[in-house]
Parts: sequence; C-alpha cells; structure tokens
Amino acid sequence: MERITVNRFSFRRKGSHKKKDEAKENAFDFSKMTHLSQEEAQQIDEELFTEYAFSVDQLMELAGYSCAVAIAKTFPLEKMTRDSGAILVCCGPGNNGGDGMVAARHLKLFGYKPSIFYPKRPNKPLFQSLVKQCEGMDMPFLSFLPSEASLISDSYNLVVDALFGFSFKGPPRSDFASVLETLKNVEVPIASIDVPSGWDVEKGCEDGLKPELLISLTAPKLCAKLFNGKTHYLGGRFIPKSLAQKYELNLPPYPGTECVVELKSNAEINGSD
Ligand SMILES: NC(=O)C1=CN([C@@H]2O[C@H](COP(=O)(O)OP(=O)(O)OC[C@H]3O[C@@H](n4cnc5c(N)ncnc54)[C@H](O)[C@@H]3O)[C@@H](O)[C@H]2O)[C@H](O)CC1
Ligand SMILES: [K+]
Repeated sequence: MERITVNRFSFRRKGSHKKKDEAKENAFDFSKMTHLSQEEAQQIDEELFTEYAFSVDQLMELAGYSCAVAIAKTFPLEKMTRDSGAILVCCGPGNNGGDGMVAARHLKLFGYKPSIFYPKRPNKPLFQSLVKQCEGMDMPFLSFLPSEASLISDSYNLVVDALFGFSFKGPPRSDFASVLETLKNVEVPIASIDVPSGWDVEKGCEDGLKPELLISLTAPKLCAKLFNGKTHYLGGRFIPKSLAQKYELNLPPYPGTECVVELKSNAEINGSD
C-alpha cells in the first residue's frame, strides 16, 4: 500500500488502492483462468449450501445483483432507444431463472423497464416470492413469447437470457426448444446469465444463441472458452477463500468493492484481436 508520512502520521495516498487493483488485474494471466466442468460447478454450489451453510436465496440475490450491475455497465440506460429502457427477461425453471428475476428487480431499481417471461414456475416459496416481488414492482409478466422475433426486437432494447445455467443437459426439451429458436433470431443484444441457454455447459453449441454479453457466476464454465460476444464479466462474489483454494480457482481479483470484474475476450487471450 502506498503511504505518505506527514509528521508522525501515515496516510494512504488518494487513488493508490485503485492503482494497486488495476495493477493486480493487469498482471493476471487470462490464459490460465479456471473454467469449470458441469460437475465442478455443481459440486462448488453444493458445498456452498452444505459446508458453508449459505441459503439459496442469499447467493441468488448476490448472483442476480451482479448480473444487473454487469448489464447496466454494458448497456447504459441512457443509450437505449426503445420505450425508455424496455428489456425482456426470460426466466427458466431452475435457479438460473431465479437469478433472472433478481436481476430484473435490481434493473428496475436502476431505472430500466423490465418485462418478464416465465413460462415454467417451480412450486416453491422462493420462486413464488420472487414473482410476487416483481409483480409488486409493476413488472409485467408475458403470458406467451411472440414467436416472431421481430416483435421482440421492435419492443425491447435487450433480452436477458436466464433460461438455463450450469445444470442444463442434452438437447432442449420441446417446451423450451421453440423459445430458444425464437431468441436465436432476435436482432437486439442478448445478455446471458452464467451459460448461454441451450449451450452444452462444457462443449457449447455452434448454432445456438450468440449473446453479446456473458456474465459467468463463481467462475466461467468450460463453454465460455467458445464465447465470442463483445463483453464477458465474472460475478457472484461470494466464494470463501478456502473454497477457492480447495478447487484451485484461478480468477482475476475483483477491483475494490466491485461485485463484477470484466474478463478479457477470448480473441484478446488468444492474441487474435
Ligand atoms: N454457485 C453459483 O454459482 C450459484 C449459481 N446460481 C445459479 O444457479 C444456476 C444453476 O441452477 P440449477 O437450478 O442447478 O439449474 P438450471 O437453472 O441450469 O436449470 C435446471 C432446470 O432446467 C431443466 N433442464 C435441464 N436440462 C434441460 C433440457 N435439456 N431441456 C429443458 N429443460 C432442461 C431442469 O429440469 C431444471 O428444471 C447457475 O447457472 C446460476 O445461474 C445460484 O443462483 C446461486 C449460486
Ligand atoms: K442462461
């Protein structure tokens, strides 16, 4: 820490913290960053709930909040042209969908205008409460997703993809296959939470969604090596040091008190940019 001494008193020089964080980030070797397999992601998740006694809603709040922050940094409200910041948040049946509703709630507080598509709702108090919170904050829930992608592109500035995360397996089953097909054709940017939905968590999907923003939670999954969108953030700043050490997580430091850190693009990492 850079210090200056005046008489007997020592002060931290203004801005030295920031410089130190930037230096640490710049020193990070992104080519050696951890990418988790599906099993590792699920094990870490499980350990957080058992060994560390976190509750799902605690981590979901932090995960969803970091997604909202990454979205707001990447797609500033003042640059949105359609219907004063209208965005569509598509939520799936698992915890990824829960992250989506938390993100929608924070985005609403940031001044955006989220609408939510949530076709398959688990019968659990956590998800029922999330729905109630969003309804109570005047966020409309769509009863169906327009099958014409152009209707979505005309009405919203951005689609938040919170359909599936690290537990997605196999080809999308019928009810979600058509949703993913529609989203593939939208012309506005897509921001994917944790994993681009429909992608194999490890192998990706060549003809799948092509999000412009990916927010990896805890650590990027193996499929993130194939992400070619413009912006990649890491969020979900809740991993205890001992757990990070156990799984040998090699991740860039979060700057200061930030809840997200921007990651280098694969093109930059591989030197093709
Ligand atoms: N530790 C963390 O990083 C945390 C991350 N969080 C978020 O939680 C998701 C993972 O949540 P999980 O409930 O385990 O699974 P998903 O949301 O990915 O989806 C499960 C859901 O999907 C159905 N499903 C699976 N495969 C298919 C398919 N081929 N077709 C149709 N449906 C499918 C399955 O039946 C389930 O209903 C993680 O990615 C983060 O976003 C937590 O919020 C906090 C901790
Ligand atoms: K997703």
